[in-house]
Amino acid sequence: MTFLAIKNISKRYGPVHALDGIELSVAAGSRTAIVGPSGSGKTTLLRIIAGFEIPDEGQVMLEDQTLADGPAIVPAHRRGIGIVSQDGALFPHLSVAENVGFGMERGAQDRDQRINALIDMVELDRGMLDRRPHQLSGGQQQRVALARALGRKPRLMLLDEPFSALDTGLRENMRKAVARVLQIAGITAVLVTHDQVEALSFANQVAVLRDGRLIQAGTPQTLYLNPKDRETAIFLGDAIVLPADLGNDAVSCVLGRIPADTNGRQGRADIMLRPEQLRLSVVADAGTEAVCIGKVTDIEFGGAICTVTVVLSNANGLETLNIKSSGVGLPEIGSVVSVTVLGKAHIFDKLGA
Ligand SMILES: Nc1ncnc2c1ncn2[C@@H]1O[C@H](COP(=O)(O)OP(=O)(O)OP(=O)(O)O)[C@@H](O)[C@H]1O
Repeated sequence: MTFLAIKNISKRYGPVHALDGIELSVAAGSRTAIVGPSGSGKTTLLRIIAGFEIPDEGQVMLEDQTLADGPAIVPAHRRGIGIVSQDGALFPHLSVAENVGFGMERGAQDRDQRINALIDMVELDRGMLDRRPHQLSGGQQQRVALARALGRKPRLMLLDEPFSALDTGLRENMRKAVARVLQIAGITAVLVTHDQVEALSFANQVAVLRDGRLIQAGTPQTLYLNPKDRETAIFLGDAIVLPADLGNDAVSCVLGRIPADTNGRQGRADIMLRPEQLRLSVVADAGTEAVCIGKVTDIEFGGAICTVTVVLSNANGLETLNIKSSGVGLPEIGSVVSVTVLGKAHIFDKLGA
């Protein structure tokens, strides 16, 4: 069921078309991540949903309420929308308890109880309630910001790069914690992030913006394995893009014949494989019949995931492949390997330039 509907939203700043006819549906209780290159319009879209920015055209609907219809808008403070931003924006002169209770009725009998419940929910120690924000770590501050936003019982939570100031390990922890808290509270959320991995792991739906347009929206799996175009493929992760001939439920390319959903298409097109779809095995006899043989020219050791560079012997002008491999049993530089492909190739609509 659609909870938040963005309908044909456009916004210009002078000559800049920041958003151009954006259509997006967000299901109740779901988490949507908006990603895209810098300047693609992510923040503008989030600010229009929040009510901090006025669209030129289009509607924002939350449940059955129209929040914006072109320039006619419901003001931000009457939307029932919570926001957690990059810096948490806590009040520095207030304690953790006062920050979390901000916006709650002062004399409310259950105020302390509610503050405690929120602190527990975001897994902070109640011993921190009297501290000031500067006495907390970055991750703890973000938990307080989340608790404060939840305390207002928002209908929708907007997350504006809330994890970007945190270091990698903490960021992953916070991402999981926030997803869990939102799930438990049953709150629909929209996240803006620069981090593709974060978007793919946090959200049920990922929306890709480019130049103010919505390029594709779908589940993380759909976008990762079936991106609409080459730019989206590369934006969401490492990709191997190759020209191929389309056949019956398969494509033929420099890596041999690979299963693919051709859906009756014929001719040539670009295909995409993710590097983790390729498997290497060392070939004892270089004269072997294996379809795809190459030589290892470089190895970048990365622990659990290493990158092995293979130059193919049967390539027509191609092809250096960077293949992801586990750190266990890596081939040696100079060894001859065969390359096999797991799963299906994804076919793009057009042959690239
Ligand atoms: N207040 C403004 N005045 C003029 N131009 C603006 C304004 N806000 C945004 N823009 C322009 O609109 C476009 C979209 O900006 P926006 O901040 O939404 O992009 P973004 O995807 O969030 O970028 P980033 O990832 O760098 O934060 C950009 O070209 C930006 O320069």
